[in-house]
Amino acid sequence: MAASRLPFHAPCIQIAGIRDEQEVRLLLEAEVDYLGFPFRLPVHAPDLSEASAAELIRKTGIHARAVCITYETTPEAIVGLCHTLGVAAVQLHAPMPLGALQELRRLAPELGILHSLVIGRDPLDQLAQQLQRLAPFVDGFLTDTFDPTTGASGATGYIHDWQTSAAIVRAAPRPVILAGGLTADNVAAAIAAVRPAGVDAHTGVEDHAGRKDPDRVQAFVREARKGFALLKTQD
Ligand SMILES: O=C(O)c1ccccc1NCC(=O)[C@H](O)[C@H](O)COP(=O)(O)O
Repeated sequence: MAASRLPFHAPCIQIAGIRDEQEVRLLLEAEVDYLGFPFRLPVHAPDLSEASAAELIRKTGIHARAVCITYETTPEAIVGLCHTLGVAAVQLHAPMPLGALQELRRLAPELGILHSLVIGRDPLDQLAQQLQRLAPFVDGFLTDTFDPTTGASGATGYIHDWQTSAAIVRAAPRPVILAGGLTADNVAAAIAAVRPAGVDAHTGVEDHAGRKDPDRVQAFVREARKGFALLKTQD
């Protein structure tokens, strides 16, 4: 696997959709590696304001673990948003021209760049092409689920065809994080099936009110670590 500039280490666990300091503390205590802050998305409303997120990231000292999740596509807007928030990495969910990705790297060489690949919307051969085209400009990929009923391609709460993600992991010259409908109940099986560098969850670790649930978070981390440990014994 090619060396990655991303601050991510593998295996890693990311949890997205953080609302406040209580949730940050909970995730840090559970030893979650990366915390995702979604902003400027077409489908979902933000969980908190950009200013509040910036203050939260600063106050809790999580710069190196904080990831901005966004549909922004212009390099200047992405860099501005990431600098305002004080995150170490960005997770891009909208397609960008390669020139724009290159410009993003030039403007912010220290910023880790993850790019999502949407499973269930784009056919595998198209995903494979995307993977190879994007790889020189990004540090990693995240496979996520498309929900045709809402048009959402993130935070859907649905799993996708793990065989497709497994094929992407095998073909990818960069680390791949698996997302989409992961919970404590399925994450170990997902890791065994896909063999990703990391896993990501949002809705599967929340309660009915959309708050991070301590028991679900802890169980998710425990099961994910078990899944990764098992993979290691098979290497
Ligand atoms: O997290 C969001 O709100 C979000 C919204 C739109 C696009 C992507 C988004 N997040 C990306 C993630 O990394 C989520 O954690 C991922 O989609 C998994 O979500 P879930 O299926 O709810 O576990």
